[in-house]
Amino acid sequence: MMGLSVLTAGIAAVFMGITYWICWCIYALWFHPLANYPGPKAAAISEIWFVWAWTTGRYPYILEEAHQKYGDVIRISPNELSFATVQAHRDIYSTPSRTRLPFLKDGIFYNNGDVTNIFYERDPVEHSKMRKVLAPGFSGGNIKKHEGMIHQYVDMFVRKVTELSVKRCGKGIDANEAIPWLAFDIMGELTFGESFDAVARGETHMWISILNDSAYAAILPSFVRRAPSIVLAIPFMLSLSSLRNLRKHYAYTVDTVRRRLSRPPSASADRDLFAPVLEQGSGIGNDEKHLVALAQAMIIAGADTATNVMTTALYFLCATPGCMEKAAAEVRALRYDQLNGDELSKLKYLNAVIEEAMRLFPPIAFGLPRVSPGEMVDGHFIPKGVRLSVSHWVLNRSPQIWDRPCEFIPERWLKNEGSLEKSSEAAHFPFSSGPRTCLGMAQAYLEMRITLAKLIHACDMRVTQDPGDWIGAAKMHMMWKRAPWMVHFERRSEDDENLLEKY
Ligand code: HEM
Repeated sequence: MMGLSVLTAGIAAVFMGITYWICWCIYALWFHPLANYPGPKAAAISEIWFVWAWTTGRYPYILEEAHQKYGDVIRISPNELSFATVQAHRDIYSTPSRTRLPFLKDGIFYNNGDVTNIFYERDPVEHSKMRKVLAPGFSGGNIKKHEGMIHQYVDMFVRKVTELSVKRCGKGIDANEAIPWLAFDIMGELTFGESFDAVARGETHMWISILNDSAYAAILPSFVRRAPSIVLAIPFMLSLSSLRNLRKHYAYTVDTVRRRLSRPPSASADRDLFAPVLEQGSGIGNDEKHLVALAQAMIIAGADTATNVMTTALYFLCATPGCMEKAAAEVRALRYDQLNGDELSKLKYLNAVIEEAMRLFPPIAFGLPRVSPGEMVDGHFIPKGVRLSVSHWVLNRSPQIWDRPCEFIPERWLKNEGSLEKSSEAAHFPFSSGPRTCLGMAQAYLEMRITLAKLIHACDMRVTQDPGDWIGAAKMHMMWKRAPWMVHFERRSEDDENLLEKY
């Protein structure tokens, strides 16, 4: 009797579950406020489509295909829209005005528990306090002070890659692996006041090699916040070694932050970004756990992004000899010791190459999610609480905005020289815009210009293995993971003296 009633209750529960699910699907597809927006049906009824797309590592490409199929405004989860227009970017991310409410960061994605920081903080007042504290570290004056350190690392890098290329007897070195040595060493100096010594050693530091795993693990809680039942799938999404790496990563960051805290303030005051936080940071979280989270986020935000742009730029320059010739002619018209921030900011072609690399392969290739306050976006009224975003990947590859969007054409950025693009640079937002615009933009440009210019000046580069469809094969789980790309860096003799002088 007892058994029968348990069975009946079970059947009733399953029946109710199925009924609920059917009712929900009917509501989501025909009566939900977003019901009229096109998109994959699976995305309209559950979060599974979105999570699936991310876990494949192909989210940018899948989203691009979905936009091609369904249009500029598509539904990518039951309560979420993706836009692919410049006006939508302006409407969502620009500074709010007296007549327009702000689109705040979304709490599903930007959520680090009780350890908030400038990246995660959603409250505009708290965020603004944090930004004020950090901003002096990114000021023009402070960036100038970092320039000498950047030159030291770049010179060391040029020496290292050319030496390693000789040792490898023309087989080349994996530029995908080498460029992060430089970017992470620089960000280590800026953030912790100490480098990872990856360039000096010519090998990837443990912290960098497990970063991809760590970043992927960090995104998983946001999937669970989307749909709590996804917690059941987490063991299949995350290997034990990834978990161990996450712990190792955290432990190393803690140790490094402790070393930084134990140093007297004057030792690194002009060099690292922690200095202002430690001096004035009370109220924005300058206890150890906040500093660890900030350091981790800052290094990833600063190093992984710049790595991507520099690697992409070099990849396309090597793949397009005509472009490499133009870049080399411009850079080599200066002496090696003239390749400083001020001079490089004036080099039109070099800067066009950087813009084009950021356009074609944006380091942050997913839409940064915001929540609608109940406002118009590109002519659509978006109800309060709807999540929405514009993906730079999709926007930058839109044929409605760019001529020949999938081709590397730095010339499109050269005004008065046959500019090719239809809608001008007003369509380009690599550093986002508005109140959450990148704080490290000037720092990033400085580092990217110096690195690219010095490499191009000092080396002839030769790709030693066919990289295949290098762009198409890249995977993104928060950060990009790309296939090896083997390059031989041949030192041009006239630069030897200048380079060696530095040491
Ligand atoms: C090519 C290089 C870079 C690109 C493309 C880039 C892009 C971005 C983007 C799109 C955002 C907005 C993120 C969001 O809304 O969630 C951002 C924020 C930020 N970036 Fe960068 N970034 C780069 C380099 C750097 C560097 C070198 C640093 C530090 C030295 C840095 C520090 C920051 C900070 C602190 C924020 C948070 C700003 C805020 O919310 O107020 N970035 N970056």
